[in-house]
Amino acid sequence: MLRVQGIDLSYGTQQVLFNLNFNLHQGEILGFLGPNGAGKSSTMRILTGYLRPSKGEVFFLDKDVSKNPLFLREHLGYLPETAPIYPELKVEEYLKWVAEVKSVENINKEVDKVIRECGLKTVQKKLIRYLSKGYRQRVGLAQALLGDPKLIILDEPTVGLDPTQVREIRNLIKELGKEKTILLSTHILSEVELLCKRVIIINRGRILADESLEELVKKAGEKRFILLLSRKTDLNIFKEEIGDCFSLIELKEVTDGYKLELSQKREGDFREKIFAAAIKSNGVLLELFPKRSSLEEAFVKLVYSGEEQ
Ligand SMILES: Nc1ncnc2c1ncn2[C@@H]1O[C@H](COP(=O)(O)OP(=O)(O)OP(=O)(O)O)[C@@H](O)[C@H]1O
Repeated sequence: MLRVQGIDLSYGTQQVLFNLNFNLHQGEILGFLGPNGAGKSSTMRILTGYLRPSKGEVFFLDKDVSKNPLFLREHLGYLPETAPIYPELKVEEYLKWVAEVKSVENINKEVDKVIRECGLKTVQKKLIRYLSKGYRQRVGLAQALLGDPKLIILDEPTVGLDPTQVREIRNLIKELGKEKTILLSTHILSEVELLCKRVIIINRGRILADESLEELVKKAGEKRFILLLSRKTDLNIFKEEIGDCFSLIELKEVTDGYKLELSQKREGDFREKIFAAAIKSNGVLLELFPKRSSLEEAFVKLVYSGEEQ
């Protein structure tokens, strides 16, 4: 649906984006992640046609956006970090005004539809200034949805909301994702884990990773295991037996024995070593399972190793 090819961007003499290349496929929610100042908002401004890149092209449904800016805008719903919402208007009035600006046909019907989709029925006659932050964000989403856009770009949609509001907005995004293509920029890694199958990580204007969440976590995370050993285990012998393949990350005494977290030192499958070591140390291995490394670990690892170079 969206193809980004060789994008560079400079503000004056400072180059902030370097040769960005990625695709956004129809029907996916793509997570766009990066630390502060990485270049997320600048990229979004280019994708939404608010900024022109210094180099490179963006294609929307195979049409060059710089040559057909209106074509993209007709099919785009954009929720910027702070949505331009007018507090002195009532929700319904505001949405009707946006619909007019967007040249939406059948304004009343379309406004009713987004009010329903975004759960705004109970506040549609209220002045926006009296709405809670969560409801204002819903209004922001509703304006992005007007005109039935094919592509929705959301810039940090849950920032500053309380936990209940965050959950509501996430559920709404999840629902929208069943029909729409969504690019979701956020700092919140758990949000990406909940909503997205694919992730792009950007830092200092360069893409560090573009892959499925599963692949990213698998690649970046070292192999770790959690195990439970019976109380009679001689831990010194156990540590010595596994020492060439694993390092001990954590050891805790729990009610039914010892809980350990091990990190594997080199490639291979050494689980048998753990079983054998338990027997040699006069213990019983009660539990053994791999620890799934989280997106957070993958993110920190990628961004941090990038900083070192
Ligand atoms: N209008 C501007 N003029 C000059 N420099 C800018 C401008 N906007 C952004 N920058 C710089 O471009 C770089 C990328 O900023 P950008 O806002 O795109 O990052 P971001 O990933 O969205 O950050 P954040 O998560 O903090 O919003 C930063 O170094 C920033 O200082």
